[in-house]
Amino acid sequence: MDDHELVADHFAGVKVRWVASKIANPTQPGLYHPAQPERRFYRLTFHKRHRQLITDEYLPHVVRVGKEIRTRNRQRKLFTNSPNYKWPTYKHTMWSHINFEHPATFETMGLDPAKKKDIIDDLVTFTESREFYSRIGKAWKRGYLLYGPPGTGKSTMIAAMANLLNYDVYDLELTAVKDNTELRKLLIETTSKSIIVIEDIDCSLDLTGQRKKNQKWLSDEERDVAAAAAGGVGGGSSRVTLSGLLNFIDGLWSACGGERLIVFTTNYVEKLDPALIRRGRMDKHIELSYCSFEAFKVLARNYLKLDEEEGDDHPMFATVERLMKEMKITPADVAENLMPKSPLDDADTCLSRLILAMEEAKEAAEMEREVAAARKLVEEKEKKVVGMVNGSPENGVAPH
Ligand SMILES: Nc1ncnc2c1ncn2[C@@H]1O[C@H](COP(=O)(O)OP(=O)(O)OP(=O)(O)O)[C@@H](O)[C@H]1O
Repeated sequence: MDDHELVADHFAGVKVRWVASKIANPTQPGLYHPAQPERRFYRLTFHKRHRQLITDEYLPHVVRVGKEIRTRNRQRKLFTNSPNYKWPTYKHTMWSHINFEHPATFETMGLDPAKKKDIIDDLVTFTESREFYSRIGKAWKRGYLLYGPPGTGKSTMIAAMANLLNYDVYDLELTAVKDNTELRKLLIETTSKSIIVIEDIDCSLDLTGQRKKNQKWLSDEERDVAAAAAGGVGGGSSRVTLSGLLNFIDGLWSACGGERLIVFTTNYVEKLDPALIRRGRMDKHIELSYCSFEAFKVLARNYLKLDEEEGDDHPMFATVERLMKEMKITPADVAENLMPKSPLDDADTCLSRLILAMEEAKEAAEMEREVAAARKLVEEKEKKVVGMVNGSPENGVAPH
């Protein structure tokens, strides 16, 4: 608002007026007192019979809407923990950041519509559940495990989540974290309305399968000691342990307040220690898989200039649908083939390129299957020959 500008507003049938004003600071600047800025304020006028309504309802409404607008307009950030940072002084934080400007949204994601709706509903419900979490005595946080082959959209989904909720993203590189104390400090520095991401958790920490191997009888702490003694986790100099990470997921940040999501991604969900991903820690497990025909249609609408009618029924779509039933292709490969490679590439060119790529991939997969089958046959024959030499031709098992 400009100085002395008048803006009218209406609330519950009542008209109010806001005027922007300012008063100059009376203090004279001196040698030791630099000039103070003028004081700016807004004057609100309304009929006195509406005083109750204005103080009880209108002003809280203005504050709430103002906060919403500020959140909507704020520049969001992508934080990373640099592997080479120095121990923080009062000025430094453990995170470095850049502006977060990833354009991914759920609308542009190639995903089955029902799955998409389910994830959006879950996220929105979480953000609206402050009172619920406080009533049941749980920290206001939710864990998501995104798993699936490379190029199926795990990172893209994290960006879409951040854009949907207007959250900052903390990309936590666990292998760069020295030990559990440092992990704790890093996490305490994260702010509310943020997503803490640990990508490729199976590669970040050697947390995988420790239970299944020869340490089943050890407690979490004992296993941590063993892992640390073996040179730390993740193959680097990190001493972050499973129990350190579990402690953090379970309750450490309940002291911080505010809403936070934690997201793990992995290409190999079966390798993860079940303790790490059990419900309550990773509340929602989302599988991102190969491209379905429904997901392809979303990508086609994004990448190709199709008119309204063609959008759902281009003549080449039927071939793509048939091929999708016969072979697997990731959304990343679909996207790459649909991407125009020259200004002259139209929808037909891009779709033809995709179909050709799918046919070639299908042939290569068939060939691989045939080679594998032939190899198996040879191995079985060799086994039989060995068995015959050893005197047991039927099953190839050597006699005692
Ligand atoms: N479901 C999808 N919808 C839209 N685009 C997608 C999708 N999946 C992949 N892509 C495209 O493919 C590229 C790679 O995807 P992304 O990095 O999200 O995959 P990822 O599953 O995280 O892979 P990785 O496991 O290798 O990290 C993205 O830049 C995006 O353009």
